[in-house]
Amino acid sequence: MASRDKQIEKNHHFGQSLKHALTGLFGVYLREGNFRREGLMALVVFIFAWVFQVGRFQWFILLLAVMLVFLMELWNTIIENVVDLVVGHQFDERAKRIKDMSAGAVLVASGIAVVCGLYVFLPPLWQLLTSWG
Ligand SMILES: Nc1ncnc2c1ncn2[C@@H]1O[C@H](COP(=O)(O)OP(=O)(O)OP(=O)(O)O)[C@@H](O)[C@H]1O
Repeated sequence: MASRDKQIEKNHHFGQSLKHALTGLFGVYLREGNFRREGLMALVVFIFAWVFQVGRFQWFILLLAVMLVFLMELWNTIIENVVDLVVGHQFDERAKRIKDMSAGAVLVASGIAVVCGLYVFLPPLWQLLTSWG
C-alpha cells in the first residue's frame, strides 16, 4: 500500500523524526505476528513479576530482556524487508542465508531472555514449592 507521505528528504525537526519512528514501530506491530506474540509474552512475564513481587533489580533484568527480544525482532524485520527489496520474489541462496542468520539472532536473544526469566523466577518458584512440601 502506497504511503500518502511522499517525503524523501531529511527530517526537519525532532517531531518529524519521532513521528516517522513511531509510524515504523506501529507498522511492525500491525504486520508482524511474531512481534505481537512477543508483546503478549512480555505482558505475561510482567504479570508474573508483579504477582511474585520481584525486586527492582529483577524488574530491570526482565525489562532489558524483553527490550532485547523486541530490538532483535525489529532488526530481523528490517533485514527481511531489505532482502525482499533487493531480490524480490525469487529464490536466492544468499537471501536465504541472510534471513536464516537474522532469524538465528532472534533465537539467541530469546535464549538470553529465557535465562533472565529463570534467574528471576526460579528462586520464588522454588520457595513456593518448598513452602508447600
Ligand atoms: N528470497 C528468498 N530466497 C531464499 N530463501 C528465502 C527467501 N525469502 C525467504 N526465504 C526463506 O524463508 C524463510 C522465511 O522467510 P521470511 O523470513 O521472509 O518469512 P517470515 O515468516 O517473516 O520469517 P520470521 O518468522 O523470521 O519473521 C527464511 O528464513 C529463508 O529460509
